[in-house]
Amino acid sequence: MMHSTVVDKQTISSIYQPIIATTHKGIQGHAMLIGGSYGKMGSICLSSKAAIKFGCGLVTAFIPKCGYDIVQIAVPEVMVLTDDQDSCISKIHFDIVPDAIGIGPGLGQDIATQQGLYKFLKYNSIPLIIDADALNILALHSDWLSLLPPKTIITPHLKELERLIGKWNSEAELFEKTIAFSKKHQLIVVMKGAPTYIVYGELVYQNTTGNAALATAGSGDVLTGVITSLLAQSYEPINAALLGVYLHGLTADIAFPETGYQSFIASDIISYLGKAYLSLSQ
Ligand SMILES: NC(=O)C1=CN([C@@H]2O[C@H](COP(=O)(O)OP(=O)(O)OC[C@H]3O[C@@H](n4cnc5c(N)ncnc54)[C@H](O)[C@@H]3O)[C@@H](O)[C@H]2O)[C@@H](O)CC1
Ligand SMILES: Nc1ncnc2c1ncn2[C@@H]1O[C@H](COP(=O)(O)OP(=O)(O)O)[C@@H](O)[C@H]1O
Ligand SMILES: [Mg+2]
Repeated sequence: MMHSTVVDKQTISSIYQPIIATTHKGIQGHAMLIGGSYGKMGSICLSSKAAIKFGCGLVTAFIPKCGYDIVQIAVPEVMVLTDDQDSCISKIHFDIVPDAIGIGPGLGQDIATQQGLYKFLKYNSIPLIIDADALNILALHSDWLSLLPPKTIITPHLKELERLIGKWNSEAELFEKTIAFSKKHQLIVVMKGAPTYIVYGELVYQNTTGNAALATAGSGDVLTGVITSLLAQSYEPINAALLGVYLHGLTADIAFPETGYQSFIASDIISYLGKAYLSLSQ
């Protein structure tokens, strides 16, 4: 039987750092979200809105040109940089220095995007969260995993995880393979599901929040924004993953009496983030 540490309110209270009264946006952390493609700009709107709603001072979205108006109108608090290409990302170049980068939501897997991701990973040393199509691209080119900085956080759902580690025949084998993968590449693996587990080498944490209301498009995209925001706010990567997953799930638990399971959508996670934060001090 695999041993896991339960992540409950007590654990989270020891991780959570309240905001200091004299802070300002220049020291609250700058998160960058990279992703989006034609037809999937909603994902990056959700990620970047979640990042700003989760407390970092500045958020920049790096997207293909076709998403410029969409993101600027949907989330005016977020700054936007665009790729040279119109419908997908091809060259990830920027001259700002964010504190954390989340990459993958809605990114697509175009050949130009794959090449752009490779060049980005080769030169990047900023703390990273990798999700969705960026994970799918890494599954196609597993040798690129060596380019990830230690303690990079990856957030696969089980299908994405299978693409990375191969199939498993039992839950025990799933954890065995995920632990080995985490150790080999020095990654923090957020195994998204019901419940979500966070694996960091031999350490396995089991989240205790969340419910079936989260089984809705874009809820993982929001989680990427949440964890990127916490990483930009200087949380240790493992703490950013634990706190982010906990509060993300807690939104669905708090919302449940008002929304039920079916009418809860990814934007509601963002709407309830404030109540989730406040519940930590109650
Ligand atoms: N509004 C938007 O723009 C949205 C964009 N999205 C983007 O769309 C792209 C494709 O993502 P998808 O995740 O849909 O595609 P994937 O092909 O990666 O995953 C879908 C497959 O995985 C399976 N799956 C999902 N969760 C699972 C779980 N917990 N256990 C077992 N199997 C599971 C599904 O049954 C399906 O077969 C990503 O770039 C994503 O960020 C999605 O997040 C949806 C919303
Ligand atoms: N039945 C469920 N119970 C608890 N959490 C769930 C459930 N279904 C999905 N989730 C959570 O919702 C999120 C889904 O992420 P993901 O599949 O990447 O969505 P998307 O790609 O559409 O944004 C994960 O955080 C996952 O743990
Ligand atoms: Mg996803």
